[in-house]
Amino acid sequence: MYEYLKKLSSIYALRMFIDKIRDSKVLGIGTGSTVKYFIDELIRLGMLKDKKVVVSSYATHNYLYKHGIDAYTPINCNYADIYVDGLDEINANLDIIKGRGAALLWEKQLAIRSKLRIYIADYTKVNPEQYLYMKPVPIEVVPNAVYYVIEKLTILGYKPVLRIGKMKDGPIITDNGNFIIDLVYEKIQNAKQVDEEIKKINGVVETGLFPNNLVDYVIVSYPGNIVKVYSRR
Ligand SMILES: O=C[C@H](O)[C@H](O)[C@H](O)COP(=O)(O)O
Repeated sequence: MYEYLKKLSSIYALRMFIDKIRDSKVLGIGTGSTVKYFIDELIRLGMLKDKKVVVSSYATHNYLYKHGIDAYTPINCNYADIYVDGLDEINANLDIIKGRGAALLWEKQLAIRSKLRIYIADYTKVNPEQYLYMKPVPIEVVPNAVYYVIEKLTILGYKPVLRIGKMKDGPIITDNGNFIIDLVYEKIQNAKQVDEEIKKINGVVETGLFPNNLVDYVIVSYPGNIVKVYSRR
């Protein structure tokens, strides 16, 4: 579904930033079905040669490995020139929710460590309101704190749901050996504040809230071959 739109925003982003991407020494690449089109195009154009590629998940590492590219992970990459990734929801304030694929921790590490952050999406991810409301917020939690964190989040007025594996019994396990709690809520008005509030709970490793200070450009595709670029710059 919407595959052509995912491809459209990916190819548009690559064309828009092609010089910067070509000149970059360290390129961060995210996770998910949208960014795969971006990777395919990079490979097709031979743009991953002579470049350090750092990935936000073992899923993307594996995808690149299958294409003969041995990527780095955040452990041996303290910064990136550019980071490109998909997203799950974006509001009018350019705050983002990520982490449907449970890759949010490395994704946020790469977003923090990158000089230029570019996100690609199709229009179904766009929320025109100032607040967030469409998608649950994934939260990575150390396993032995899971019920403590669930209790604390419930007291704060959220509805936390432990994410269960589909091809595995029990909770899903992240690339870091942790669990994911999906946070159901009514509205998030201030993404930065909520992110900070949740991270104060002992046992929480990271949240999938990417406040707009981690967002430079968002490339969104719409039906009819329309692409819109949103930016804080
Ligand atoms: O953990 C997963 C990531 O945050 C993805 O980048 C996000 O879920 C978007 O994925 P997709 O492009 O498959 O919708």
